[in-house]
Amino acid sequence: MQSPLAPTTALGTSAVCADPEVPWGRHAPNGCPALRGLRRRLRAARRLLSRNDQRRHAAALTRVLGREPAFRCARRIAAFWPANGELDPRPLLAAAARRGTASTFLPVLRPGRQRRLWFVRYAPGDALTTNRFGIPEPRHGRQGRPPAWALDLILVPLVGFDMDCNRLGMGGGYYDRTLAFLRQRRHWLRPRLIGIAHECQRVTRLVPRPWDVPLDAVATESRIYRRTR
Ligand SMILES: Nc1nc2c(c(=O)[nH]1)N(C=O)[C@@H](CNc1ccc(C(=O)N[C@@H](CCC(=O)O)C(=O)O)cc1)CN2
Ligand SMILES: Nc1ncnc2c1ncn2[C@@H]1O[C@H](COP(=O)(O)OP(=O)(O)OP(=O)(O)O)[C@@H](O)[C@H]1O
Repeated sequence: MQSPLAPTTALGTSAVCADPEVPWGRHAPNGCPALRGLRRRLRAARRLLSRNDQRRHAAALTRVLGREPAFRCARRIAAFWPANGELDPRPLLAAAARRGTASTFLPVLRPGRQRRLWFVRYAPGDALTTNRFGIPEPRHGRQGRPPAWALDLILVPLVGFDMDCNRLGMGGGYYDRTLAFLRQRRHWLRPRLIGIAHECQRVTRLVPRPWDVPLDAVATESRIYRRTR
């Protein structure tokens, strides 16, 4: 029997982020109240961080991930425009752009109902428009839109994570659908997938669901968690 969240001992999580005991068997349907509640609490927790905390965390993330070979060697890096208290990866993107050897990309919702993403070229200062969730995204044409497999590194937004790098997202399935091709492969070198989150988004345990594409690592303001299995 699997449950999406193991019963919690609140190991290492702050009280505001502690996950609840969840009684389902197998994996949880997205609409289930406990999963909705967990997403709501984790989103509220990151929104409670002050501007100063946000700035400190973004600077710390830039230091933590900035020395990581997966970041330093990447030539095509996708990140995201932060929303709802997400940890801001833009200073990191700016550092990559300054390096002169990397091009940077942001996710854009593909038109239609398929709930997939494009990664569109974006350099600091480029024009943006707002998508249907109110998140800024680059204007796009056919150019500057490489397939996801041609990226070296994707910094993935998330709502919650655990020490094994399991990810709970916004519930749209956008990243899992876009990156589903990776599940056909046993090992892959690129794109590397690194989740980005504040420490307060860590929960004791998330049980992955069949469609989840595993992250290689999660980077926070204080450390990098690496997938070991
Ligand atoms: N900054 C950032 N950009 C991102 C993501 C993200 O998580 N963070 N995404 C990650 O996939 C994609 C957008 N996915 C999203 C999925 C659901 C909702 C959302 O607000 N859902 C509402 C329900 C509203 C509705 O369905 O119309 C909700 O949860 O209340 C937002 C973004 C692409 N861009
Ligand atoms: N590869 C896929 N093919 C078809 N449906 C999928 C695929 N991946 C995910 N889904 C569906 O998308 C829905 C949302 O998935 P999930 O809750 O894992 O999203 P999420 O990772 O939290 O969202 P996001 O990537 O938008 O942050 C689920 O109902 C799931 O069945």
